[in-house]
Amino acid sequence: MNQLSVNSLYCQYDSQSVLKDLSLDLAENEIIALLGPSGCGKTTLLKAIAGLQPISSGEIFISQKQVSGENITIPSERRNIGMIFQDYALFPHLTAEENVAFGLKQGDKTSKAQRAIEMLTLVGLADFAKRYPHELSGGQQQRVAIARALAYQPALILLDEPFSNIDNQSREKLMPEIRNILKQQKVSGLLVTHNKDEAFAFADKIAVFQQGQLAQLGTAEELYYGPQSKYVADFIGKASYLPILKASSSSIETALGTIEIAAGQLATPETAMVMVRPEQVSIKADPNGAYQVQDKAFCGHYWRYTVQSSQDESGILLSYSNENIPDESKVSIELSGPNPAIIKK
Ligand SMILES: Nc1ncnc2c1ncn2[C@@H]1O[C@H](COP(=O)(O)OP(=O)(O)OP(=O)(O)O)[C@@H](O)[C@H]1O
Repeated sequence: MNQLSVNSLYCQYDSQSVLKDLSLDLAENEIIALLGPSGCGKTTLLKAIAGLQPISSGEIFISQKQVSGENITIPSERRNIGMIFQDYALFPHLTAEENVAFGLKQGDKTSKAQRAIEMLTLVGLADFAKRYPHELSGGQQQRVAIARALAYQPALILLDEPFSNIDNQSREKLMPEIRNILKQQKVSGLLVTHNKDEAFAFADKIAVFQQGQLAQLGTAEELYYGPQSKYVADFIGKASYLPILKASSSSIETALGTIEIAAGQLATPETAMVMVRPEQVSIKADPNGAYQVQDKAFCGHYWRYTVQSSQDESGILLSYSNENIPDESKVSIELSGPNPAIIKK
């Protein structure tokens, strides 16, 4: 069952279209990251779902109930959603416990306080209940915000760049913790981010945005090894591209040899090319090799190489290797790992 369905949504500011025919489903207990460059419409979608942004057309359903559509606009406070922002948005004059208890509608003062402590315990802050926001670190304030959002058992939690004000070290610890809490509480989540590492670590699936439209939706691995466009390939990681020299219904020829393809896969040399990730390109020092090391960098547990074909000036490939191969060495290349992706030019 879908916890959220967005159907053919359009949004605009003045006359500028920001979301165009956008559809997205979020299953129960699922976390999806909305990933894309600045200004592509991620926050606008989050606001439209929250009821904070008027829509031009389309429909939004939360827990199977229509909340936006033609002549339907359920107010934000009746959508049963929790929102987490990058600036925590806690009340500065209330303690952590009072912040969490603030939005609870049901129960007397004692039961609200009990619920607040229960939620603070869940996020590991029971001992900080009496502290004010300015007495907490950024990561702790964000945990309080999560406790507050979860306290009223929302159907869905919307997270707008919640980790961007938190230092790298704390973020790496906080992200899996918050993810585990959402999973444990069985709450679905939508995370807005422009950081692909955050999307990979936090979400079950990633929706890559391109100018108000969904370019591709899939798991991190699907998007990494099977992007459908150069835009998605480049946004998700480093890549090299090879022209298709010849194509048949079952294979294609590239400068690196023959690649088998599945029936029906787009593979015409005029409209498609092959994408490979650096770890799919294995290089080996070889005096008779057809490529030469052009540039290299030590990256800790591997070396990153740029190698160039001696026959074709545009034949440039990126490769990761554990071997330290001297500058300007000739190298031979082999493709390894998952089948390379065939994408539209
Ligand atoms: N209140 C507004 N009035 C007019 N235009 C707006 C308004 N809010 C956003 N926009 C425009 O809508 C587009 C999408 O903005 P949005 O905030 O949704 O992008 P985003 O992908 O979340 O970007 P970021 O990652 O920078 O937050 C941008 O071109 C932005 O300038």
